[in-house]
Amino acid sequence: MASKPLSVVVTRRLPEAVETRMKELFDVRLRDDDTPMSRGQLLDAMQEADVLVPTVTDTIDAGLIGQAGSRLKLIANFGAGVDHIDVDTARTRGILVSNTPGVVTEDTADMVMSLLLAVTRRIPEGLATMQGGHWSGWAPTAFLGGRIGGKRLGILGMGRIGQAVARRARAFGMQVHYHNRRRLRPEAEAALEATYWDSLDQMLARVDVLSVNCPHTPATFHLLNARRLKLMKPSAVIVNTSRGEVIDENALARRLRAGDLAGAGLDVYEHGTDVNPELRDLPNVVLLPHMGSATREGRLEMGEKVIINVKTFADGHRPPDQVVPAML
Ligand SMILES: NC(=O)C1=CN([C@@H]2O[C@H](COP(=O)(O)OP(=O)(O)OC[C@H]3O[C@@H](n4cnc5c(N)ncnc54)[C@H](O)[C@@H]3O)[C@@H](O)[C@H]2O)C=CC1
Ligand SMILES: O=C(O)C(=O)CO
Repeated sequence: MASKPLSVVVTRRLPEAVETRMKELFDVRLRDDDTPMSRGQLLDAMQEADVLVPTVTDTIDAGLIGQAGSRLKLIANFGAGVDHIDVDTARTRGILVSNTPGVVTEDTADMVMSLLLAVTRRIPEGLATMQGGHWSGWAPTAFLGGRIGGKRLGILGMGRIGQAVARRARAFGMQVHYHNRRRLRPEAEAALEATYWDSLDQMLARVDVLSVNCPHTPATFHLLNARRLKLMKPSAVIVNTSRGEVIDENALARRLRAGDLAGAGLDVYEHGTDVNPELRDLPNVVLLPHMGSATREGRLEMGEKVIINVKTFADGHRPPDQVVPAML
């Protein structure tokens, strides 16, 4: 006799092809509208489902996990970052957590380079000039930005995305420096022609551009605080596509406004959509609405990964992308 399909609740709309495949495989409840679930809706979902498929817009904290139904056995996140899920508490309740690493890597690294170029080459200012009909023609001293070739890029968090950024930066002629929880193996470091800094503080003082690519964890919250931001050169630029909480956003805004940093390209913010208004008004700051991994191809691959994680679990095995607290 065929076993009962798993009951799966998905918190946001996913690409149509992903939702269709989920309907074929699972007893799935999908959303009609595409707003984040309220806490009450999340709680209902966690009380009725075997598997929850949340995204970064759902905060699955200890309080919610503590009230989850005994059926809930897997939180299969649609996304790589899991800082919105209390993985430790889930583990103590016997609930597995999985994510979608790897398929977001190249697209997010492309966005790092887009932000880096947008800030250093003043692309938004050029665009605004053209869109406003203000262009009066080429001039030798107009729209001068900074050359990135030959400059030092510091990568904070040399994991999948950090290494993909390093490969791109080498192709642009940048010198790659990095700080990571663990040093890369010598072969990997040599292949990327990357210089390791055990001391984040020392690396910060030397780089021209910093790309933030570590996850948000208790250890990385405000890793870039006011003290560390002060170590950076006034000519330096920061690009953040990881999570806003890694940078003290108010301290960053203060330094940018004072001209103590040359610019910033941000895809993520400390308080979600509640972006520090000062950042919006600065001409040397490029802000994007968390779109680092937003490609049609990537979203389909993220959906495939979620399906593989849930299906593998349904077949009685551990999901291939299981996240355990020791990884964080
Ligand atoms: N903007 C966007 O759309 C996207 C953002 N992300 C964010 O990017 C983050 C990184 O993703 P991946 O590269 O796939 O993760 P990963 O796990 O492959 O790499 C993270 C790296 O950071 C290092 N790290 C962790 N804690 C550290 C610390 N305290 N100090 C220094 N290094 C530390 C790890 O050792 C690892 O090498 C995700 O956690 C997520 O928050 C991911 C995908 C898309
Ligand atoms: O995967 C993630 O962590 C994101 O931020 C969105 O792709």
